[in-house]
Amino acid sequence: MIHVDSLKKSFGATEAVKGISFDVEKGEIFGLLGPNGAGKSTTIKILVTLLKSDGGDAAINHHDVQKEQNQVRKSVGIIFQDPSLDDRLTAWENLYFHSKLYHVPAKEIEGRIGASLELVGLSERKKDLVYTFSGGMKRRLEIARGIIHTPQVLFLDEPTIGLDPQTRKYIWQYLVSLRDKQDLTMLLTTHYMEEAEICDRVAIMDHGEIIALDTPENLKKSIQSDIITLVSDHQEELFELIEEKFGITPDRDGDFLKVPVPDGKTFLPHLFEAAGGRITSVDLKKPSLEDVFIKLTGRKIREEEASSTDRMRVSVRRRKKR
Ligand SMILES: Nc1ncnc2c1ncn2[C@@H]1O[C@H](COP(=O)(O)OP(=O)(O)OP(=O)(O)O)[C@@H](O)[C@H]1O
Repeated sequence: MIHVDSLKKSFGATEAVKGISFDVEKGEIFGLLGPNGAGKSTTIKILVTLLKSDGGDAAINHHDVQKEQNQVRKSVGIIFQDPSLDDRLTAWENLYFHSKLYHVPAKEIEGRIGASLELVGLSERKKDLVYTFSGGMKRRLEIARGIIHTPQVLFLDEPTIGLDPQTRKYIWQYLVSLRDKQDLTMLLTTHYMEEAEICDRVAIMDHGEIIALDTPENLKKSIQSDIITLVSDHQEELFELIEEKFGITPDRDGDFLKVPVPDGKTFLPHLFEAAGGRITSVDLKKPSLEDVFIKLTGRKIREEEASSTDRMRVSVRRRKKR
């Protein structure tokens, strides 16, 4: 449904997208994960025809994004990073207006509005003005609007940015059920790890490049390091034993010994056999996608920076609401 080949885009001297390539299958939820400025939004904007690329090819549902813009626009739904609803219209009116813009046949409009409001759990609020909605409800309405013209591919740029964790979870339930019920293909950008975990496949982007692309499971497996954290009253003895018997040098971290191993589950029985009596407590941590990013780039995805952007966006939303 999505084909991207050597796609490039620069803004002056800034190379925002440096020749990326990937394909997305029908019904797949595909994530672009990366820090601020990685080039995720620029990629989406090119794919939905809002920006022209400088080179490479891209097609949605076999339609070239540069040459067949109208076909592409009919095939896609977009949930933008920043809010784009009309606050002074009701939920129903927002959806009606969008249906008209997308030439939904008049006799189908009523039915489609009803079905999409039902899908995002907003049927009861259809007559309410949007400015009375919570942030999570607005996002759900944006999702309903994004699918009302029955697109085949839904693009979501940071779909849950600035929302609390509970609301993020609900939004995700709606999105996954949408995919299951309508076989929709979705491409989303995110810098939230747990959101990337829900995707079928994830492309990790950094400085305009895709530095890894696979299922979340395989990406985590690829770094080959579960972390076993041990507490012991005989820390030094245990340290030496692990070095000698297993050839692994644990990291000392205060009262803890951290032992990186390819597969914690198979390693632990051997460790207990060798040193059981000396271990007071044990914790096994699987690597996260953040660990994968750190391993590939030596940096964190910069959560701090991202969350300050979140706060800024939320305050802009609040100002717009007034
Ligand atoms: N219209 C523009 N003019 C100039 N530079 C731009 C423009 N849009 C994006 N850029 C630059 O291109 C780079 C990639 O930006 P982009 O918005 O695609 O990143 P992103 O990964 O989506 O980050 P975020 O999560 O913050 O939206 C950044 O360096 C950004 O400053």
